[in-house]
Amino acid sequence: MKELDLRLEKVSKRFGSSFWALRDISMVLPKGRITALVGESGSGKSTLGKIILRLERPTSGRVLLGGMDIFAMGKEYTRMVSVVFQDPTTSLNPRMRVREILEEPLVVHKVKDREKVVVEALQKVGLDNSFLDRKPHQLSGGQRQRVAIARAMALKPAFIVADEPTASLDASRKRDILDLFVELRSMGTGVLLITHDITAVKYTADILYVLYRGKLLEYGDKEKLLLEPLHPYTRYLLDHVPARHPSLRSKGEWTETVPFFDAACPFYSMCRYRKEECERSLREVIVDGRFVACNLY
Ligand SMILES: Nc1ncnc2c1ncn2[C@@H]1O[C@H](COP(=O)(O)OP(=O)(O)OP(=O)(O)O)[C@@H](O)[C@H]1O
Repeated sequence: MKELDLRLEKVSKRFGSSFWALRDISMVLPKGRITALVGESGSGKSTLGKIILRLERPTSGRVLLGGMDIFAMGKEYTRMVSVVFQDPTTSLNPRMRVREILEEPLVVHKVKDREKVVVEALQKVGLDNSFLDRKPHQLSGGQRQRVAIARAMALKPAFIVADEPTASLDASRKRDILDLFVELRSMGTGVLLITHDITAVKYTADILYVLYRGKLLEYGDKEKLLLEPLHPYTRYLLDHVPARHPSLRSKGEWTETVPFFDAACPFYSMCRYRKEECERSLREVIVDGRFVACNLY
C-alpha cells in the first residue's frame, strides 16, 4: 500500500490578477511527525493551511493524500484531515454545549457509539465529563482550545492542521496545548503546526519549513536547522525570536536595505549578502540533507 502522507506539489496561489500569496510550494507532511511552518505575518502560512483544508483552491499545482488528489476526494477527506484554529472563541459555536460540539463531526461521518467517543476525546485532552454540558463561555481560553483539539481528534484523523493554536493563550497554557500535539504525534497523527513562534517550534517540531513572501526558503530537520540555519532569512528569523505577536512588534526590526521590488529572491531587499544574480535567479540546492533556496550555496 502506498505510504499515507500529505504532499504538496508545486502549489501556487494567486489572489486578484497578480498577487502571488504562494509560489511553487512543494512539501511532504509525514504521519506521526510534527511539521512546523514558520514565517512572518503575511508570508502565506494560513493560505497554505487553507489549501490543505480545501478552503482555498490552488491556482496551480496539486495536493495529494496517499497519492490521491484531495480535491477529487469526497467527504472521507474531512475525516482524515482536521483542523484546530487560532482562536477557539470564534471557532466554537457559542450556542452549543461541549457535547454537541464534539458530536457534530461524528454525526456528519455517521460514527456509532458517539457518547463513548466524545468522553474518550475529552479525557485525552485532560477534561472530565463535567465539561460535557458547558457552553464555550463557561470555559477558560485554555479549556476552549482543549475542546477544539478534542473535536479535531475525535475522528482519529491522519493529519491535523493547527493554525497558530497557541496564539490566544498565555505562556503556561501554551505549553499544555503543545503537549497535546506531542501526544497526537505519539498516536501516529501527522501535525502541521503553523506558527510565528520559534519557541513552540523548538519545543515540539520534528521538521521545519521556512516561508517568506510566499516562497519556501529553507526546510529540513528541525535540530539541524535551528543549530545551523543556512538561509540569511532563517538566521534573521532566529536572531529575532519574537517575544510578542508580530503585529505588536516595532516596525524598525524590518528595515529593508533597498526598496522592495520583485527580485527572484523574495528576501533580496532585506539581505545583507545579496549578489547581483539574486535579482534574476535563485538557486535551490540540498545542503547537508536540507533544502535551501539561496545563491550563497
Ligand atoms: N482571500 C484573499 N484575497 C486577497 N488576498 C489575500 C486573501 N487571503 C490572503 N491574502 C493575502 O495573502 C497574503 C498571505 O496571507 P496569509 O494570511 O496566508 O499569511 P500568514 O502568513 O498566515 O499571515 P498571518 O500570520 O498574519 O495570518 C497576505 O498578503 C494577505 O493579505
